[in-house]
Amino acid sequence: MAATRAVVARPVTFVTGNAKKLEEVKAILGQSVPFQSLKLDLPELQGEPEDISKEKARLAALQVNGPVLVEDTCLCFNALKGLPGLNNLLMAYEDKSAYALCAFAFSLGPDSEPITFLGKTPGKIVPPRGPNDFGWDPIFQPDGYEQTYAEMPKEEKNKISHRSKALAMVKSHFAEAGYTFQTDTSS
Ligand SMILES: O=c1[nH]c(=O)c2ncn([C@@H]3O[C@H](COP(=O)(O)OP(=O)(O)OP(=O)(O)O)[C@@H](O)[C@H]3O)c2[nH]1
Ligand SMILES: [Mg+2]
Repeated sequence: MAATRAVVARPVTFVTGNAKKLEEVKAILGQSVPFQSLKLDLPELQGEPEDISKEKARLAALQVNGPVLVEDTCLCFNALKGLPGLNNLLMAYEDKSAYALCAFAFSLGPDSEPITFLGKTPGKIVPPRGPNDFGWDPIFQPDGYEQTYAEMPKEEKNKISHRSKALAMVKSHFAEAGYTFQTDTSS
């Protein structure tokens, strides 16, 4: 069956205040999902990453007045029942297992309900190893790897990360929906 092609007359805007995220999203999506980016610090409510990212998408869609993609990410500790946490707090627990969780939310515009895409990579919290240029990358060692996220070459992290898993679903969704986004806003 041929997919219905939805033509959306505005480009997608990835809204984030975090330059490192943007760098990874660009590297992972490549040309598969054309987008522009906007640096905005959106207010974040407390709650589950999925709900936080939905709310961020609503706020972003209102500001941009068009299709937006946002994400909310956390490092969640199993000893704290999935609570995102302070590493020092985890010192007191035997269980150092954790997972990196990424929730993307996509909204077609201010009148659309955002849809979410979750990616999760299990691992454990270790004493910091590797470059210190992105958040908690030095203390997160994914299961099945001897290196922390920070020690891995970028391409390796981008193959297995919470972010790449969520973005794989974003890509499939865009392919299935058959969106054709206008990329030229000059007209
Ligand atoms: O080591 C890391 N590896 C990652 O892959 C990663 N992704 C996010 N973070 C950090 O987690 C916190 C909450 O993130 P967050 O989703 O609220 O983002 P943010 O507030 O920085 O930007 P945004 O909300 O404007 O997009 C922030 O301190 C981010 O730096 C990461 N740290
Ligand atoms: Mg934030």
